[in-house]
Amino acid sequence: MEVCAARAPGKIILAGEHAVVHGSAAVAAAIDLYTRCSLCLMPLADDEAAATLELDLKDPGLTFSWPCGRLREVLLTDEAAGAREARPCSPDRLASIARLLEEHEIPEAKIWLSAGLSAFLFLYTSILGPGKVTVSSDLPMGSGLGSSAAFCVSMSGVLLTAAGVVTAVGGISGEGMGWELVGKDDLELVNRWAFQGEKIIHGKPSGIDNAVSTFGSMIKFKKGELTNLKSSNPVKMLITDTRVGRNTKALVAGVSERASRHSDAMASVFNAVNSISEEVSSIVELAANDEIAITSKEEKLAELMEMNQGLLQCMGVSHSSIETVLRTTLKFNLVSKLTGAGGGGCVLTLIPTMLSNLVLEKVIAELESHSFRCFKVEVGGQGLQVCQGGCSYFNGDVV
Ligand SMILES: Nc1ncnc2c1ncn2[C@@H]1O[C@H](COP(=O)(O)OP(=O)(O)OP(=O)(O)O)[C@@H](O)[C@H]1O
Ligand SMILES: C[C@@](O)(CCO)CC(=O)[O-]
Ligand SMILES: [Mg+2]
Repeated sequence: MEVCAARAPGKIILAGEHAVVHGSAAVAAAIDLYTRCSLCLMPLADDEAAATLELDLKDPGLTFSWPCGRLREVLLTDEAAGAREARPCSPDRLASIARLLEEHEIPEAKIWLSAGLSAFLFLYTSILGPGKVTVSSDLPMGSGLGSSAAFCVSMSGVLLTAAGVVTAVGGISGEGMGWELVGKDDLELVNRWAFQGEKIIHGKPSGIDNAVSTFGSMIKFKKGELTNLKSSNPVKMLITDTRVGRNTKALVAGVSERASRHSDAMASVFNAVNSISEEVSSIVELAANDEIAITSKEEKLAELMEMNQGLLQCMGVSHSSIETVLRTTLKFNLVSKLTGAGGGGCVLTLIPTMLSNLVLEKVIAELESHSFRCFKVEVGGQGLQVCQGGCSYFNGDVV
């Protein structure tokens, strides 16, 4: 039984969500909350009919199992060869996957999982044979922190590593957990597969979430082109999860419908967001060496975040819970904006370097008194990492 694992980070979007789907620039960064996938390959049984594909989802606490014979009947065509090239999921294949999922009784309260399960079945049967995958995540699902992208990136990463298509290139200094980085060409391939998975979950993704989860760091993203942003001063953000569930696919579709109803007005909105993202990316890269320069950089960022939030309201993706976070943080002179698709989910608050820990704790306490959940995150870290065979941290389960 062979074991390998992969982990991929979630993300924040500093500027440009939704508009990026319509061609504007956006700025995003990886955060140190991860989704981890581990894989055990089943030895090829004499009785092939007994082989199964298993999926153990730790966070919703559900396990799924499919007999490989049934999968082969419905899905495993000769498409199963050739993991070196990412292919889209054809409408016929998607319909077959939907029929397979109907055979499972997914609890009504967890029906939102079916998008992730469809992406899993597509990626798995396109890349590998019988096995068991275990998934666990630090990321709240469906809240704007790119849980769907981290799921698709870590899943594609572990499957391609197990298939021998992707190889690790060396450890990460300072982390003794067995996680290794992946070379640029391999990351490109993982990113292309993960994008196909995101298309199943999101409908019309721009590709920014899977790109930042795969490559990490802080990036500017426009029309599929990615630019790495080098920042000498770390940007500090507080994330507040309003715990209001929403679905990225529906929100993206809603913005597109508004854009077709009011094409001129929305083109101006997307254009304004593009300018904001361009300005945010140049401010992030400005070297600030003293207190005055850092403060002025943070003030500019805060103003741009405020402007971006106003435009997201124009797009119709804010929510009363988001407005509560904005009002609460404003009492402490802090600026916030929604991050990801909005409609609930998570809100970003810029934490100025000079803000005392005491005040920050007060802000968090007030936000949590509304039943929101806060995360203090490191911004701009590594993207996909893998662990090939005999990972030291692996103990029958992903930790
Ligand atoms: N750990 C996971 N296990 C299973 N499915 C997952 C997991 N993480 C994400 N998903 C799938 O992704 C869906 C959430 O994706 P969605 O794009 O709506 O939200 P998000 O990615 O968290 O936010 P955003 O796209 O705004 O950043 C879930 O409903 C589920 O189908
Ligand atoms: C809302 C959106 O812009 C970001 C979701 O994190 C969708 C996308 O870019 O795919
Ligand atoms: Mg998503």
